[in-house]
This record gives sequence, structure tokens and C-alpha cells, in this order.
Amino acid sequence: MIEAWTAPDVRAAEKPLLAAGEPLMSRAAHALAATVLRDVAARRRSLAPGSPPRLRGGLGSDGLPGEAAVRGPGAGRRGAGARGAGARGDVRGARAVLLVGAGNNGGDTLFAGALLARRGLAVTAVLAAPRVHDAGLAALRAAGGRVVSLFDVRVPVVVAEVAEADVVLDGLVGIGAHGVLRPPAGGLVRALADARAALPHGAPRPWVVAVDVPSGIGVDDGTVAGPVLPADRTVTFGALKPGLVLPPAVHLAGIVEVVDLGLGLGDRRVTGGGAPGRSPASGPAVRRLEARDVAALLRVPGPRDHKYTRGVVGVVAGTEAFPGAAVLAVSGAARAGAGMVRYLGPESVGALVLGRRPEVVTTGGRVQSWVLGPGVPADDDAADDQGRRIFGALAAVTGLLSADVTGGAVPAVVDAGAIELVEHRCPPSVVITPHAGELTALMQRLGHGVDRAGVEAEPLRWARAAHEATGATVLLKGSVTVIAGQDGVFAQADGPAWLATAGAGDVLAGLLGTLLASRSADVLARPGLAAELAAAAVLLHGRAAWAVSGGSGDAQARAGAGTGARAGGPVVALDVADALPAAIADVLAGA
Ligand SMILES: NC(=O)C1=CN([C@@H]2O[C@H](COP(=O)(O)OP(=O)(O)OC[C@H]3O[C@@H](n4cnc5c(N)ncnc54)[C@H](O)[C@@H]3O)[C@@H](O)[C@H]2O)[C@@H](O)CC1
Ligand SMILES: [K+]
Repeated sequence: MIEAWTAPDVRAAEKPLLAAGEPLMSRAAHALAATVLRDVAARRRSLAPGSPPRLRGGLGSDGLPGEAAVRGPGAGRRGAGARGAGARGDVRGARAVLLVGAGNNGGDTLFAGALLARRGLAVTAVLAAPRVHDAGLAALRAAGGRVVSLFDVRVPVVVAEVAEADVVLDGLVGIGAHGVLRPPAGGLVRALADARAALPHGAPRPWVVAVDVPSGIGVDDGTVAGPVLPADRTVTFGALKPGLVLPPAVHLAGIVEVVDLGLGLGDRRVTGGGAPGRSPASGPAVRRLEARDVAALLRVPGPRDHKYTRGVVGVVAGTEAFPGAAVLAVSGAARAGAGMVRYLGPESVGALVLGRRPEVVTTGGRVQSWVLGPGVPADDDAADDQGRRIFGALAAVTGLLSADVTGGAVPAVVDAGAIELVEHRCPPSVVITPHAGELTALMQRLGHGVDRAGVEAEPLRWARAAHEATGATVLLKGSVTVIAGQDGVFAQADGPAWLATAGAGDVLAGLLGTLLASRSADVLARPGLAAELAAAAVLLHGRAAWAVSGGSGDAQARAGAGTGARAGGPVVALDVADALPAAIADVLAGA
């Protein structure tokens, strides 16, 4: 389990250690410097004449930084200069620029800069505040570092200096940041980010290491409200912060490395998540399941199981206009290991489903979970019969219909058009699965004045708001999927960007339906479990997609970084469903 803790939680955990005189800043600075030295040495090796071409500005297949565009041997911009040939581990003469703010984040950066200077790097500190960490500044000066102030030199001069550097350390603000970066730091960062964005794809540029967090991100909510210099690597101290796992900020953090300061935050047994600002006792603010967590959640059939005990999934999906969604949702459910799948829908669609999945049953009967809505447009009169089926199922799962009639509520996945049909408060065992556009429509219907850009800018806030407004567990789809449930928030980054393709959501809905059906009674008894199973479904879906795509998401998952099309190739949704058995087997085998 990957856990992210809020700034107040980190501070609270640091407090007793600082009071006991633990040298946390020194530990942080040493770890930061070690990473920077390793990165600089690795980049020099990758640019040395005769070395194989590597990816630049991205994650190499070995998890080490390389080059984003493939460059031929010896194509270093300044030949054997600062970025040119370097012996293994030789970093002497490399240029480092430190961006230094007023607080301890700047202090970490200055102390790390002093260590870099002592290893032979040419270090320049750019001070973005009238007063910075005194001891850190003294250490850098004593080590031979150069110091300039943003109050004395103009921003374009600094931008030019940064362009010539091998590595930039962003130490403007860390967990003490409030709001968007203020001048002069904000202006500098905007100019640096603009200069970087203007570079042709794959052009040489300095490696950017964010100190604790990329300065300017919303540390506790992952928002990006102002300028931020995108990092290639973030070295974060003590624990992951929510902004390093949540979109959109996660996409600016690069490869994330956690330096253990002995805060003990990840050590305690976590029973539930909490809102930012709660004490560590209430658990991490955001969690991300890893494969072994998912293995523990999956219900593996035993010798006494039969199809009914394993879980029957009822699928109301597809219309004559959108029959494919039915095939995809049913395939996701069946391939994920449902004991049985019941398909309910138009006869012609049922025939198509049976043609692809003859094991499906097309008659009504008891189910242990519902999958409602894939391929059923809410505003389509022709979908009336499907709408009626969905209304009926929703009445059962929300408890509107008496248990005497329904035989008791069961968990449900409410997807696509069915989201618009939710009119009553739901239990958390109902998981709604909108993308940003569908969540926007839902929140507007509930009276919130938000547009799609607003949801995309603050996915955590709106996923939570939707959970609070509907009672349902909310799975907000994206390259990083945010899930808000009764016991907290998950942010899953498991799939390749190739997975953003038609029908992928239908497969996810079916897959999640199966996980809910297999643990139906547990979900009803402990509604927080629905969010965990939703996170598990996203992980399995993502891993299946990587398998189809031909790449591997392991490096990204290990790094806690956002996703991207860094490897692999295109995928189609039905192939993702077909890859689920192997993905589940791998997870269960601990692969
Ligand atoms: N507390 C500790 O013992 C440790 C802290 N560490 C470092 O210390 C950092 C926290 O230090 P601080 O509490 O001093 O806070 P920061 O260094 O994160 O930032 C606070 C300073 O930045 C200014 N600032 C705040 N918001 C700003 C904005 N929007 N624009 C421009 N300036 C802004 C404040 O006025 C203040 O001077 C961590 O992120 C981490 O890097 C590490 O050394 C590990 C140990
Ligand atoms: K920073």
C-alpha cells in the first residue's frame, strides 16, 4: 500500500523527532544530494560518446532517468562540455542551479547544494527571498557555491543560466506553501516553465529535481493553481504527500522517491483514510493499492464454492444503438471470474452477447451485484426498456424497494447513462463510475456551479463532493483514477495512457461488478470495502492493459509517478477484458 500524508500530519510526526534533536534536515539534504549525484552521473553516462541512446527527460526502462527523445551517440549539445562525456560516477564540473525559497525547503536545498559543491559540481544558488536559511547559506558558501539573488539579477538572466545547467533543484517551497507561488518565485517559475515548454520535443534541457514537492502544487489536494516547474524527479521527505499521487499535480512530479526520515507514518496499522488535516491516527489522506493489497482483497474460490456462492453479476448494458458496450461489460465481468453473468437487455443485443460469451444467461433472477448503464444513453427514448430495468435495480440497491420484494439490497456499479438516473441517496455499496464530463453533469444536476475544467482541476474535491452528495462511492476515471468512499480516498495510476480508448470503461464496470459480487455480503457489512474493491478493479484493469499494450507499468507504479505512454502500444477494450485472467493470476501469484 502506498500512503500519502498531509502536511499537518507530516509536521506532527516530525515534531517529537525535532524536539529530540534528530538531524532531519541533514538527513534530508544528504539523501537529496545522493539522488542528484546519481542522476547526474547516469545522465552523463547516457550522453557519453558510444553509449546507447536513451530516453531523455523521462523514465528509462531501468527506472533511471534518461532522454525523452532518442538521440544518437555523442549528440550532447555541447560536446564534451558540462553534459558531455563523463566517466562512470564522475560528476565533476557538472552545473547545478538551486532555486531557494525562504523556508526549510530552501534550507534542505542549500545543504544539499553544499554537498554537491564538495563533490566538484559548479553550484549556483538563486535566492528567491530576501532572507533564506542562514546555516544552509553559510554551508553552501563555505563549500564554494555561488550565490545570486532574484532581487539583484533579472529573471531572463536566471532562465539563461538554468538552460545551461545539468540539474536544477527546486527548493522554493515545500509543505509550508500557501496558495500559488508569490513573486518573485512565481515569476521565475513561470518563465522557466515557459522556456521549457518552448523547447522542441527531445531538445536537451536540465534535469529538474523537486525538493519535497514541486513548488507551487497543492501539497494536500494535488491542485495546480499557478506556475509549477515540472520535475523529472521529486525527492520527498518522511512520507508521500497527497499532491504527489493525485492529479493534476502528480503529472508534474516525475519519478517520486521517498526518503525515510524515521517519522513512522507508514509503520502504524492503517484502518481507514481521512480528510486532509486529520491527525495521523485517522490514517493517510490518500492511499494507492499495490498488487499484494489487491491479492488480499480478491476472493479465490475454494472446493466448496459453486457458481452462486462465487457471485452472480447482473448486467443491464447496451441498446440496439450501442450493443458493443453490453459485450464489453459482460466480458469484463465474465473474464474477472464471476460465478455467473446474467445479461438483461434487448433481444438482439442479448444474441450478440451470447455469440461472444455463450456462458452468459439472459434470464432474470437473483444477483449478488448489478452493473448498470454501460452503453445506455440516459436521454434516448429507444433505451426506455433499459432505463426501466435500471430504475428497478436502482430502487433495489438504494433500498427504495422493500427487501421483501428485492430479497435484499446488493452492491452495484452505476456507469454511463445510469449515473443520470440516480435520484435517491445511495449506500456506499453503490459505486458510480463517471469520467470528468459525467461527474460535471451529475454535480450540475445537484446544483453545483462547476464545469468540466473545474472538475479536472480539482478531482479530489469533486469526487469527495459527489460522494457526500449522493452517498455512493465515487470512482472518477482518468489516467490517475480518484476514488472517494466511506473510509477515504484512493488514487490509482495503473494503466498506460493507451487505455484511454472506447469501451475500456465498460470492461472496468463489468470487472468491478464481479469483485463486488464475489464479496457482496462483506461490502454490505463494511461499506468502505466498496472503495477498496473499486481501487482493486482499477489496478487489475491497468495491469491487463499493460499486458495487452506490450509495455510494463511496474517502473511507474514503483515510482508512484503518474502514467504516460512511456512504453507499449495501442490497446482495444475487448483485449483488455481477455487479459484479465492472466492479470489476476499474476497478482495472486505475487508477480
Ligand atoms: N520540519 C522539518 O523538520 C523538516 C522539514 N523539511 C523541509 O522543510 C520544508 C518545510 O519547511 P517550512 O515549514 O519552512 O516551509 P517551506 O520551506 O515549505 O515554505 C515556507 C516559506 O515559504 C514562504 N511561502 C509560503 N507560501 C509561499 C508562496 N505561495 N509563494 C512564495 N513563498 C511562499 C513562506 O513565507 C515561508 O517563508 C519541507 O517541505 C521540507 O523540505 C526537511 O528538512 C525535513 C525536516
Ligand atoms: K520544492
